[in-house]
Amino acid sequence: MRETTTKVMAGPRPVVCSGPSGVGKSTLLKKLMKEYEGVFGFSISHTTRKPRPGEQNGIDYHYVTRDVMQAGIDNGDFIESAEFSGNLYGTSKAAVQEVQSKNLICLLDIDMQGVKNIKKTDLNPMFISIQPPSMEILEKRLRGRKTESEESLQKRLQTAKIEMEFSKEPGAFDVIIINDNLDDAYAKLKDALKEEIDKVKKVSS
Ligand SMILES: Nc1ncnc2c1ncn2[C@@H]1O[C@H](COP(=O)(O)OP(=O)(O)OP(=O)(O)O)[C@@H](O)[C@H]1O
Ligand SMILES: Nc1nc2c(ncn2[C@@H]2O[C@H](COP(=O)(O)O)[C@@H](O)[C@H]2O)c(=O)[nH]1
Repeated sequence: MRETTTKVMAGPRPVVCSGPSGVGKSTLLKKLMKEYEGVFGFSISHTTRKPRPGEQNGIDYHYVTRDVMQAGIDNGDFIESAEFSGNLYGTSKAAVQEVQSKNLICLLDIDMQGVKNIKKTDLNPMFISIQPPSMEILEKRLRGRKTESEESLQKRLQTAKIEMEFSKEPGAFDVIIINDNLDDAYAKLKDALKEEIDKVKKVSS
């Protein structure tokens, strides 16, 4: 495998959002991008999982086959990649560079393995953990989303327990936000990012 260092571009500090599947990461990040158009840009990951109804190729993810994705990984095209619940996911160097070239704050929505691997790179993002109020509520949200088979749901809940343990490790995350009431969690997220948001707004005004 080729080395996976990224060319760091000068500009706003990227933000990594992680947390158990179903906790509400996409919901929060979509709100952020809607309110702050021209400030944030989403790093569009690659995945081998099939698109869900309503998801669009090149917007939610780049949907690829395992062969294509593995070839990209072997070629050193990815900053990080991970197997999650039976599928491959990964952040390409191009996805991050695409956002950074526009001087936007690059938002990454990645799992715990991605967090660990990004820490080994020179990307230097802020790490934010989004957490559920309880495992019962997490399960309710994941079931309510109606996107997972029972098998996938159980796998995701098992992984969630490991992710919650990891988040307790000292220094794993810079900020921890409990997503209980959505508006409160969103306000906390905005507060954590205020400094970076103000910097980008100042440059672009
Ligand atoms: N604070 C909240 N209260 C109630 N429901 C919520 C809250 N936040 C998100 N949800 C709902 O929970 C479900 C899961 O949210 P979402 O898809 O954003 O999770 P996710 O963390 O991005 O999951 P994944 O990692 O699997 O992509 C969605 O149906 C969403 O509408
Ligand atoms: N390590 C990475 N994890 C990623 C990436 N893109 C998404 N994810 C994580 O996968 C799970 C499942 O996502 P879903 O869309 O199938 O529900 C979730 O925890 C995401 O954060 C990535 O590029 N690298």
